[in-house]
Amino acid sequence: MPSPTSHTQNDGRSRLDAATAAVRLGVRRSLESCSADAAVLACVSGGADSMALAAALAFEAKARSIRVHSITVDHGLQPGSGTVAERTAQTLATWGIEAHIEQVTVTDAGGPEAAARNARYRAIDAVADRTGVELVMLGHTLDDQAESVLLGLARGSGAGSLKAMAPLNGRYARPLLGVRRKQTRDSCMARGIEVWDDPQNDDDAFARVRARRIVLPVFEKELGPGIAEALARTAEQSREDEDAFEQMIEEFIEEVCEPAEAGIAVEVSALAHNPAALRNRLIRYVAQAEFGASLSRTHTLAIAALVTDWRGQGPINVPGISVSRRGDRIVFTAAEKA
Ligand SMILES: Nc1ncnc2c1ncn2[C@@H]1O[C@H](COP(=O)(O)OP(=O)(O)OP(=O)(O)O)[C@@H](O)[C@H]1O
Repeated sequence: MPSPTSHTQNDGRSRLDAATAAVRLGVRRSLESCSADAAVLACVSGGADSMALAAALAFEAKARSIRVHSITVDHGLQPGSGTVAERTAQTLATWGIEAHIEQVTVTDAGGPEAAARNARYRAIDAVADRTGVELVMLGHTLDDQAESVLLGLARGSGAGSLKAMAPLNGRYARPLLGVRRKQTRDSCMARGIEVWDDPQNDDDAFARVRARRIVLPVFEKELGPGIAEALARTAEQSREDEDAFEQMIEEFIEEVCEPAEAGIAVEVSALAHNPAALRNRLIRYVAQAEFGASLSRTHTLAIAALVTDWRGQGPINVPGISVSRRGDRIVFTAAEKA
């Protein structure tokens, strides 16, 4: 972690390095939505991305009288994690940040990565509530975004997953989505900020690490430079498209859905007269919103066929839901428990 002088924040007199300027610009834009005298929470693991974020935030917040809190979550999964959290918090405190350390117990099912993430976000939400912050800032970079798009493509789960991470989602902000990971590291180097390198970031057991370390460099080599930026642009465009679809569906759903016995009914004609992109999203929306079910493409298409390829077929049973055609309605009901 930094020596006492290593974290010196730029005082406007020395020349600002380009990487720090890029990080600060991202943070400054993010703060534009904040009211005067707001409080903001930075999520800081101690890695280069979130340390660069926190340093920039501490600097930018001063000019706006914004109070800065930080949270460092100690998952207790690696030896020495408590020391890393302590040292991170100490550094942040020297920048005028009110640093919080939260210890969590990772017990959830669903894979160790997801379990740690769930525990982390619960702790972050609790501190955000307690401190009454307007924004919660995360240090995801353009490279994280590019990897998310690549993994979304590989999963084949459609445009909905290509939109990847939102720059702003409720109170969660990601000011560094336009900043390269190399820039956060360069910024820390230039300012003498010591960072913690999470060994998991180099562990090829994780698909994301393989995407970063193996797949993207091959793309760059074989297809030319600028792949990460191109993938991040894909996320931006997909997000625009998805936002438009979401708005259409919200307007449309009111008109074409009505409560049915133990479920919900959708007009066949409404589904039939719309393009597949909207029809399939409507079907997925009803399943998700009404029954909490996440439909696969195969299941979505089987339900759509009740409209597009009607041959008198029986109910389509997908996990948690039974869907059948009844006259001019498609009726979704909760599946009977075995
Ligand atoms: N233990 C933690 N405590 C607080 N915030 C965290 C923690 N781990 C991750 N975050 C937040 O989530 C963001 C994304 O985390 P992730 O582990 O995907 O990226 P990373 O490349 O390791 O980030 P960093 O370089 O900041 O560690 C981080 O930049 C940080 O804002």
